[in-house]
Amino acid sequence: MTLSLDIRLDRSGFQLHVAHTFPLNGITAIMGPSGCGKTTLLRTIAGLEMPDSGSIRMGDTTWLEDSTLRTEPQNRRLGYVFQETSLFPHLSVAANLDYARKRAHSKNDSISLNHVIDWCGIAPLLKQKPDQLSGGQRQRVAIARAILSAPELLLMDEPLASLDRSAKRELLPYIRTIHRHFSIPIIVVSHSQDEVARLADNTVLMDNGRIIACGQTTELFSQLDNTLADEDALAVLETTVSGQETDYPATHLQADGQQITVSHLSAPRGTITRLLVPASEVSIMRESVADCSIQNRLLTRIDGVKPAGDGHMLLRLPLEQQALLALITRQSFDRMALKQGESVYACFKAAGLQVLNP
Ligand SMILES: Nc1ncnc2c1ncn2[C@@H]1O[C@H](COP(=O)(O)OP(=O)(O)OP(=O)(O)O)[C@@H](O)[C@H]1O
Repeated sequence: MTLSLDIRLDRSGFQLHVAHTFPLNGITAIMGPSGCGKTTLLRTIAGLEMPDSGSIRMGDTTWLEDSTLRTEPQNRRLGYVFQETSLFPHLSVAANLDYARKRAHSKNDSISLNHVIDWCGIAPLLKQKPDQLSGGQRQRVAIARAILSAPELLLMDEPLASLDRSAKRELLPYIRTIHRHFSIPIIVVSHSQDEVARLADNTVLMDNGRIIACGQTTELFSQLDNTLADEDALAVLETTVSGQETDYPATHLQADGQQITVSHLSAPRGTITRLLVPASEVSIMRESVADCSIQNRLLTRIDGVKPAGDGHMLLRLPLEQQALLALITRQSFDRMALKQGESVYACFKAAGLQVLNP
């Protein structure tokens, strides 16, 4: 299934011009700076904004064809989760969920009321009204409600933006696993690099009303020719748990045939997990020095170099399929006389990594 758009929308001072096919498998993130048009694009998909011209096709179904055809938002089989939840304030959580269930777009056997309530952990909240819930609880109810409407696609606009750090951490795994549990693809808008790195299978980068890059998140985050390649750059690696240290609380992961040691992760051998490696945590060595506290030393080569911010260089360091990034000072780069193409070791401490729980 794909969602194809070719739309133009003109407003005073802002034009949205997007021709793109979204692969509707897993989670696709739309990222970009404030005002670039992320929300407008999402609202256009939902039918809440009317483009001046263009077409939108969901699989074989046409939702929009210039001025000749327009499917109303309620007939687009979409679920929507906003930054601030739009739960009915006068209804209890149970009644909010019931409302969505009765208006479900289709029958989906994996979506039963009790399963969704259990999975979202909201059973103790059913009698409460939305204003009696914390921000994180409200978003979990909003997600449950959106799932119960059995949409073909779930649209999320900054679903974590109004939450504090701990509520964000709590909600992220729910969003990440909706697709796996309920087979509902998601398009999520976010301006946070960290969130997108944790959530998205595919990422679309926007700027000034246009899509400027797109691809698999693991690939896009490790390229130097897009707007993510700056001082905050981070590599996203898909890894497999390959073993546990016997004497220490540490876990071994394999990435493209190389071993990475991380703090203990409670997951059996063979589990696939995502690892975030900030470029600022990665150092470069020519020789692998054994007598050193840095655990991870991966043999690689420099296949791209880009100045980043004030006095830094960003280096791309391929493994096999995937790549790391290293942010080092220009002074170090010059002192070591590093050259594109040369073999080096990428070194990083286990403590600087973020491993996503599978
Ligand atoms: N109702 C409106 N009328 C006119 N212009 C609008 C309206 N809503 C948004 N805009 C403009 O459209 C542009 C895109 O806004 P949009 O909210 O889609 O951006 P965004 O990327 O989602 O931004 P943010 O991350 O800050 O939410 C901006 O220049 C904004 O000022």
